[in-house]
Amino acid sequence: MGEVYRVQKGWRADGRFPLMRQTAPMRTVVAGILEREGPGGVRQVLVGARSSPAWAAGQWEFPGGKVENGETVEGALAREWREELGAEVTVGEEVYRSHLDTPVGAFTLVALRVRLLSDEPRPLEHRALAWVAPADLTRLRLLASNVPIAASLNRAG
Ligand SMILES: Nc1nc2c([nH]c(=O)n2[C@H]2C[C@H](O)[C@@H](COP(=O)(O)OP(=O)(O)OP(=O)(O)O)O2)c(=O)[nH]1
Repeated sequence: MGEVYRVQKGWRADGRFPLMRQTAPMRTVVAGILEREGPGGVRQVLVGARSSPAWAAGQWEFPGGKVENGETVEGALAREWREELGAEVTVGEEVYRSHLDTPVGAFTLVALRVRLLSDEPRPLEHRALAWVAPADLTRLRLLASNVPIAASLNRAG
């Protein structure tokens, strides 16, 4: 009977089950890392300044987005780069993975290298795009979740 009582204690007074969000399947956000040899042979990575939502607007990220139902991580990243940057990419190796808490729920954040197959990415949805040396990424106001990714890219240099 003790078991039943503990389960009942998990229910809120309004009858909604409070563990519902925690037991929902974890969704994934994919982020693309595109590097190039910039002017003077300097290694640079592409970052974008978000235009929305309000809490993230103006902060810099590695372009990507949420994996939709039935999509692979690679398929989702290629789709996001086509939609947001007008660019065709192939998706390469995973460089970083972590847990991500956002105002709209918990995600797994996965960063993968991408290689450009088309013309230069364009800011179709971002406020701006920038090519930045990994050592300079920390000067930007990065999304907090992207700070460790920037650090690992800097170490990889
Ligand atoms: N794209 C991207 N999102 C990131 C990164 N780091 C990070 O915390 N996020 C967060 C910001 C957002 O809360 C969430 C991604 O959402 P999003 O708005 O880019 O996804 P989406 O393009 O699929 O947009 P939507 O259809 O859901 O509106 O993950 C990152 O490097 N890239």
